Amino acid sequence: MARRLPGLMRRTLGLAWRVDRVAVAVLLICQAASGLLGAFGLLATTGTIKALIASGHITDRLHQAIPSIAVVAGAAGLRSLLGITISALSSRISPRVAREAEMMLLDAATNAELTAYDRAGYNDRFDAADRGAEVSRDLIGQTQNVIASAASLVAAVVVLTALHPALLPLLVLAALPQGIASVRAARISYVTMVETFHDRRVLNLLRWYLVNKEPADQIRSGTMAPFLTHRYRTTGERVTTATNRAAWRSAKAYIVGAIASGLASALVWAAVVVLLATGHMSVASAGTAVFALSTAASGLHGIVGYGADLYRSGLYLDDWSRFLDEAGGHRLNRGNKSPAAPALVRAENLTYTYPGSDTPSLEKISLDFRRGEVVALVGENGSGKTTLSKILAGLYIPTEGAVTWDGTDTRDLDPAALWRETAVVPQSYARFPLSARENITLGQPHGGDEAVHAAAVASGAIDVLDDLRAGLDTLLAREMWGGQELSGGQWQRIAIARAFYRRSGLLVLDEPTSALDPRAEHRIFSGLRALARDRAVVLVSHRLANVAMADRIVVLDHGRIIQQGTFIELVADTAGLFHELWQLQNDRGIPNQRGSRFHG
Ligand SMILES: Nc1ncnc2c1ncn2[C@@H]1O[C@H](COP(=O)(O)OP(=O)(O)OP(=O)(O)O)[C@@H](O)[C@H]1O
Repeated sequence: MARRLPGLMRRTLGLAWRVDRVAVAVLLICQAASGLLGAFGLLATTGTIKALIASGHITDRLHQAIPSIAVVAGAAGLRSLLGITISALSSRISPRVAREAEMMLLDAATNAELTAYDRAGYNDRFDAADRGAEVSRDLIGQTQNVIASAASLVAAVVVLTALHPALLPLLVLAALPQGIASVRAARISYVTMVETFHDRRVLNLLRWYLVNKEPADQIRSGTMAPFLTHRYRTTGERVTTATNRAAWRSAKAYIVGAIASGLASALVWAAVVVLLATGHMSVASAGTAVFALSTAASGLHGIVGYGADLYRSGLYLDDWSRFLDEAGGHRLNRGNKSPAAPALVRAENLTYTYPGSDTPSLEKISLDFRRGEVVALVGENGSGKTTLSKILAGLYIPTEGAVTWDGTDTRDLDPAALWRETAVVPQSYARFPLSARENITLGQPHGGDEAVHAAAVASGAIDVLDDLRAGLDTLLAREMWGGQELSGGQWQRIAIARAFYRRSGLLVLDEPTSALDPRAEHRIFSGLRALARDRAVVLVSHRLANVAMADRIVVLDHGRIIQQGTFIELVADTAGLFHELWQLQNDRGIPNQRGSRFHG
């Protein structure tokens, strides 16, 4: 702890310095002044006692003591004022430090490569870091308490050394056992917190499923509540057991420390008595020693106690700073070239393996996607369609091979510039609790409401907007938040509108019409050809009738291309997977007019 505290305090003050230099400077000056005043006060105590116990009339003795009493009282008064200033400054800085730590965390998280989420334990480490950002609020108070205790201690030590040097080592001895106990307890509590992170995360998830509206119908119709609450209870009990065990172990450490410290303190007081009895110390000095010893003891206990708190917060802060490093390790660190809308997006011998996976999800893919063309990716579940579309959109970087935009490797492109040229409708799209306008513009408006309107017409979202209470200003969130709720298909129309609204050179649609009614779906596919005029379009769909309009259809199987061609060519290839899937999709036993069933 002794080794780590200075570094921790430096880091805390460094964080505080980023948010409010003036307040930190004033805080440190006030602390130093408070320490100095403490030493003056203690030294003046000797003068006071000496004057009071001298021989002579009480009025004369009081008269003689007045200057030193004035110094003691003045120092005490000034220290209180400084104390108030210090605590006001700490309360001013603390929340801002926490906010800064949180902002740094959010910045690191949002600027990390998407693939970071696929790494084992990344989310748990984010949770730990989040806790670190949260406790950073306490760091200023704890640092300030340690500095204040250290200032008192230094003042008392200076005085005690002047009185008798033997008192000092004894004092350190008295504080040591309690210090060790406090650090041990801090460690136990931290380790328990880390060990229970996973269970705590599970508890949060379970609570979300139990109380949120989204899964509420499935929980009820599936009579799942007893199962989930049982799981919640058993997980919660595991956390409680671990926490109780930690509390008991900490208490044991504290008891041992307190007994040892008590015995050592008795030794210190015995030493004062011996020094006094053997004439090695005057009565006035012994009186001052009593004050100085109690000041030093409380200073030492403060350093140890607050130091242990700071140490524990420091362990959490380590998680925070490790996460910043880790996310920093995944930081979007690509080239700085800004691409124009691409005329050609090319996959060259592309292989992609997810982190922690043994087998590649895509293997040796070589394909061209041209402006003005609609290319459809089809294949069975898990064949790699979504992964490929994400790589084309620069969301993942190939493990081997490359994706180039007009000849430039996506590794060399500035990711933000690349994404400005990209529009994606993913399989599961975000339902932002923002206004309808912001949900379509994603907070990056251009072209006024006419452009929003045009995208809404093309995507069919216009019907949704027409029914909103406050038009584009309507908050798309729960009724309870004063918003208006949309159906699944209505949300999907908004998600498509936001992709159409972007002036992008590459449009990726991953199952874009899964929730749409036939009319809305028809509108999207009949409008796609016009949209493809000035962009490359990548379309992923299981509904093979939808991909009939594509210029080229690429069939994937286990991460490899097994067929390519137009709809007519692929349907005609009776030995191919596409033909088989097409047959299966049309084989639904739909009754004909005579009541018998036909196939295909
Ligand atoms: N985050 C991930 N981490 C590890 N493996 C993944 C991850 N996401 C997908 N995979 C694996 O990669 C393979 C391809 O998945 P992908 O989602 O690209 O398939 P898909 O063809 O889009 O499937 P679907 O038709 O079901 O949407 C699958 O075997 C899947 O298990």
